[in-house]
Amino acid sequence: MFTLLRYMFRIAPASAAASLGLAVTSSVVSVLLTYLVGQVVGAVPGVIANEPGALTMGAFSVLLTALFVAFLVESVMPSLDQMIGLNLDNHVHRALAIGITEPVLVPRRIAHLEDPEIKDIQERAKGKAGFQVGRGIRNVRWLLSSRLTLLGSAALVGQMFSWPIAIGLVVVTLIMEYYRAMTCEREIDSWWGNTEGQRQAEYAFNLGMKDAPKEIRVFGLGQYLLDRYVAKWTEAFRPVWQARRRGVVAAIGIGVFHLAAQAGAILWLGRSALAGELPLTQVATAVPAILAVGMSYNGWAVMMIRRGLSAYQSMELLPKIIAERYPEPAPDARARQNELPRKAIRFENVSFRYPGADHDVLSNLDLEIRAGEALALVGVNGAGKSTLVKLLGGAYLPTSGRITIDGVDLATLDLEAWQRRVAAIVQDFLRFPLPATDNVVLGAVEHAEDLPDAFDEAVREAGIGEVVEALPAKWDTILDKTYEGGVDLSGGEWQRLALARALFAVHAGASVLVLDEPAAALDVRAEARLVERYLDLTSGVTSLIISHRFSVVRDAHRICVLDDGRIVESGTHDELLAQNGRYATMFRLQAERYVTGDEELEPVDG
Ligand SMILES: Nc1ncnc2c1ncn2[C@@H]1O[C@H](COP(=O)(O)OP(=O)(O)OP(=O)(O)O)[C@@H](O)[C@H]1O
Repeated sequence: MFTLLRYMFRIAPASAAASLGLAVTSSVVSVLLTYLVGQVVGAVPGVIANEPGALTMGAFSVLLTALFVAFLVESVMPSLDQMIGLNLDNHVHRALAIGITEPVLVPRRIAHLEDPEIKDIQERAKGKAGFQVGRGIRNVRWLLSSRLTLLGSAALVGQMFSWPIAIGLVVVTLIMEYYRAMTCEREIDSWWGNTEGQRQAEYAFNLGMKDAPKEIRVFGLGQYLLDRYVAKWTEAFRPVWQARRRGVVAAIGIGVFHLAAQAGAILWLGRSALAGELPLTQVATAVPAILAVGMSYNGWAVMMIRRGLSAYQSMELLPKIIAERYPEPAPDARARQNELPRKAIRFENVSFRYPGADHDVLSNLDLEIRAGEALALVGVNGAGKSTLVKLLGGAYLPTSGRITIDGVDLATLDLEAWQRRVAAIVQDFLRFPLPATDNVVLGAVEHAEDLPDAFDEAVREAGIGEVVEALPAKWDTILDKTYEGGVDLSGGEWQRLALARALFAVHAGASVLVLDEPAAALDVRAEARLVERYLDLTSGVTSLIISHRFSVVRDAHRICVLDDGRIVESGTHDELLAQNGRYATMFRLQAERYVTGDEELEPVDG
């Protein structure tokens, strides 16, 4: 409770203080009500009989009024609680969204995103099925209020009747709450043990609902996914439900024990009263006080707090484990990054193996990309071309060797600043469900408003202007059909928009342009246009283009062939054809498929 309370004060001090104040007030009022009921009942016979020493009618009226006011205050408590609770919920919602996503988004590298344990911790931090931080927090004020009412009411029992019985009742209640927390612990263990299953269930759900609606229908996978979702979900939650069932049985047992303790206390009180050992006022105060002690048992809140705490602990762990496993070296302050690269980007003896993989994708690779050069990279599927791009963008650190930018190790650069220097179309480029304009300006979001010329230039170069101008709301059209007035684009149109985004980034100051399969979805005309303009587009920047289409790469200043984890050939198109090595073989193989009838291939020397 105190851990979550501290968190509440950190994220929303005013709401937390109000919530705390309300919890204290409500328990004080509740204890006061019990006390006043006892005083009123105890005073009635004396007032009626007008006994000497008894309360006067006036004093009795004051007592009654106080009881009435306390009752009124207690009645407005739930509404106040709701108001403060809603306000607190808003803060909590916001803080949790940040707490769960920021640690994952902030690192400039991405290896942590593929770490199953980190995925699990994030999933637990998000919480579901009652294991959320927010639900725990909502119960903090109720548990706090119950605890204070318990202590206050027990003090009344002690004062009016018997301290040993009061202490006994408190101990029984606390033992019961402790036991409830223990049964909850088993649930949490089962919940944690099955996080991966829950993720798999979620994956099936997302696939069916949003990620792949077309393929799901074409392959008739709807029912399969639904069954899989239900099966995975049930499998993941079965142990939790079992633990929960055991918890409920235990709760019933505990309830009976608790009731017996209270009944015993009341019987004892009755016996003392009948024996004339206790005056009426004390009996009339102690009976509701004993009942209030009983009602202060709040096993539910204990359980929800314990569950919420488990999610909170995961949230706290998330940034720590990411920082511990994937440390980001402190940047080298000497590097003047806004000018890089002025000389060259160099891969020096670079090897790379994906975390958890059993073989190197790149091994002892050496490659120099001179500043201002348009370099092309070719190689078969799985050769490691995109991996090389990821290393260049700093998404992963090389397993060994180093990448230098003008001689400075990339690992020591301010990665955020370096990544701003790099503009890219990656193979799985993003399709933002946002207006068309945003899909371009997000290439350099800090210049979204202030570079209209760069925007026009990028749009013109990417050849996407006409397409967007024909949309219902032109550049304001949302590119997602699930929004009102939204539309979808074709694969090639999306690709041209992604090219415009990368070019906008270049015009906004990026100096390295990476085009990973920029023509994969383009039609013949659009591809020809790209090829024609390729050297223009890349003039003034250092560029790396990857494509399986040789027409796209042949004009590059230099072409490198990646095979077996290293660069095996390097030269211009003509030089490589003359070498008659891998490049020439691949080129001829592709060219042959386009030659018809009596057309001849260019002769290749050697
Ligand atoms: N995130 C990853 N984790 C583990 N292995 C990966 C990951 N991404 C790629 N690989 C593996 O690395 C190898 C190289 O992949 P990469 O995507 O770099 O190849 P590529 O040359 O770009 O291929 P393609 O021409 O098909 O795009 C492949 O064997 C692939 O299975």
